[in-house]
This record gives sequence, structure tokens and C-alpha cells, in this order.
Amino acid sequence: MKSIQQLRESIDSIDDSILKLLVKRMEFVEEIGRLKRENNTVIYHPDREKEIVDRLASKYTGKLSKAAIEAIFLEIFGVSRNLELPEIISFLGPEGSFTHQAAESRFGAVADYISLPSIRSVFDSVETGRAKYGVVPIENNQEGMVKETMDLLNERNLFIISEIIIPVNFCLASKENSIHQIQKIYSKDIAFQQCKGFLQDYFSHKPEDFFVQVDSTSKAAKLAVEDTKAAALCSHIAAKIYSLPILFDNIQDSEANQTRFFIISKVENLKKTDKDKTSLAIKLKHDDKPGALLSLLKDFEDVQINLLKIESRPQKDTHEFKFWFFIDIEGNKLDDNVQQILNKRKDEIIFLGSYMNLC
Ligand SMILES: C=C(O[C@@H]1C=C(C(=O)O)C=C[C@H]1O)C(=O)O
Repeated sequence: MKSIQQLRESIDSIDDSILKLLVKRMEFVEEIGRLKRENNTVIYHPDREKEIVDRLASKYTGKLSKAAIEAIFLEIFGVSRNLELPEIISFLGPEGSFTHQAAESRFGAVADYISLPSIRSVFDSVETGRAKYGVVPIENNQEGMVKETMDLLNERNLFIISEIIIPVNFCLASKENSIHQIQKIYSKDIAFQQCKGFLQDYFSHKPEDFFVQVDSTSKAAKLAVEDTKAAALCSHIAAKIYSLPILFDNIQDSEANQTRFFIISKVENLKKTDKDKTSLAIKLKHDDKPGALLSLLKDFEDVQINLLKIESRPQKDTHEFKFWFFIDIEGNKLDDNVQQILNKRKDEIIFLGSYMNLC
């Protein structure tokens, strides 16, 4: 049997080969970057990245799961894009928020990030060019849509270029070794609500001031580091950022709890894949007549477009109590049937983006 020393030598030699190949890969990436800049086209191609991961995962992968391959290659893609053109990514902060976790899951750990205090400021940063891409939450499958993001998509001239879906996993993190030593738990209201079962099982006898509400779960992690005998209910990334050991993981009530995020950009990134989705904001012209919505839905049916979501939002620019609709459909702006609808209802529809459907 080989000794650890011998095994490490084998690893070192493989690492040398990996590095050599990565350097070679980056030469091609740089070349692609040059061509993209010449043609003034976008750097980030999520469809191509997905294609690479899918292709590799379909080969012999030994002990490597698809998730492991994806994690490794997302970091490589992040470094590649940074080489093609360093890009700044803004996200709804604070650092350690689930939006930060979503951004890192797509852009990797080496990208340049800016954490911003509101969804509006993320839109502003992309509009002014301070950031190339912004990451904002759009929907949680337990709580519903994020209204501010819907409204800003309708009001601003930015496009959705991709979606990210991540499970909302909470952990209990603390410097204490045992839950018996914990005298308070910091967290955000929503996290307390989503971990009710766990809190009931372990802390039902505690007084009300045992649970301390703060603005964000990452602030909770920060406070739990500074305070003795305290814990935080927070995201993995928040525990990681503040080096707070995790005592219990995945303590949320629902395993199915998922949040959907959008990556927004000034430039639309149109590329067809085999599973696309298009988001639209629709303000019906004749909504004072019976059947206005029915006629819209009929138009979708006529061109065989499947509706994935329809949500109404108040129109804020009128005294009347009117609505516009946020609609997700199957298909891409480049598809003929989607084009037909966009042409037929061009005065009523704002195109928000076509992107790969990950739901
Ligand atoms: C190199 C490219 O640019 C980016 C980096 C990629 C990569 O590292 O393979 C893939 C897609 C793009 O997001 C490309 O478009 O092919």
C-alpha cells in the first residue's frame, strides 16, 4: 500500500497537469474575450456554462457527483469571465444574505461583488453601470413573489438574463459547544417563522426575550460572534463569513423551501436553449371591457404558448384601482410564436427577458 507521502506525490503531479491544462484553457478564454469585446457582445453565457456542466456530467465521472462537477466548474467559469473582462456584480445584501449565496453560486468566489442595502439600489447600480449584473430575489415558494422586484422590473429598462434557484437552508450557529449554554438566539423574523418546529423542539420553555429579532440573518451571525452564550439562526454563507461553527444544520420546517433569484443586466442576453422561459409585464389596454384578460390568454393559446405564472400588481401611476400582470411563459423571444404575441400586443407588453428555465 502507498504511504500518505507517496499518495501526496501522485496528487502533486496530477495538480501540475490540471494547472497546465487550466492555463491552456485560459488562453482560449482570453481569445474568446477579445472576440467578444471586438463584437461588443456579452461576456456571460449561462447557457454555454450549463451545456459544459451537463456534457461533463454525462461522461464517466467516478466519485464526482454532478453537483461537485458544477461547483468546481462554476469557479473556473468565474475566473474565466474575470479574465475576459472583470465584471462587478451587485446583490441585495448584507454580506451573508441568501442573495449573496445565490450570487456566489453562479459567479463564483473570485468575482468582484458589491453588497447593497435595497433591491432598488441593486437596480440603480446596474442602470448606472456601476455593476454589470445585479442579483435580486423574485420569489420564495412558501411566501410568494417579491413585490419590489416585480415593480422595478416593470418600471426600469433592465433585462432578466438568468434565474438562480437555491434551497433556503437555515442553521443554528454558535461559538458554544452545546445548546444548553445558549442564552439567546439572534435572527430575522422570517427565519424564526421558518424554523418553528426546531425552536419548539429545543427551546419551547424559553422566555420571549431569548429570541432577539434583528434586520438580517447575517447581522444575527455577526452578533452571535461578538456575544457570549449566543447563537444565530442564519444561512450557511453567513456562518462561513463570520467563522461561526454550525451546531445544527438544515433546521427549517420545510425541505421544499426554495428561493428564486434573477440576474439583471442592461443588455438582453438572447440565446435559445431547449428549455426557455420569458417574463413579461402586461398592461391591458381594454381592461374596462369584459373578457380583456380572457382575450389575452386566448392569444397565448392560439399560438400554443404555455403560461407558467400570472400575478397581478397595482398600477402605481394612476388614481384608479388598476392592475398590470407579471407573466412567465414557456419559450424564448427568438421563437416565432413569442414574436407573434409581442408584435400583436406591442403597446401592452414590456419584454422583461428570456432565459433558461430552471424551475
Ligand atoms: C469562454 C466563454 O465565456 C464565459 C466563460 C465560459 C467558460 O469558462 O467556459 C463559458 C461561458 C461564458 O460565460 C464563452 O462564452 O465561451
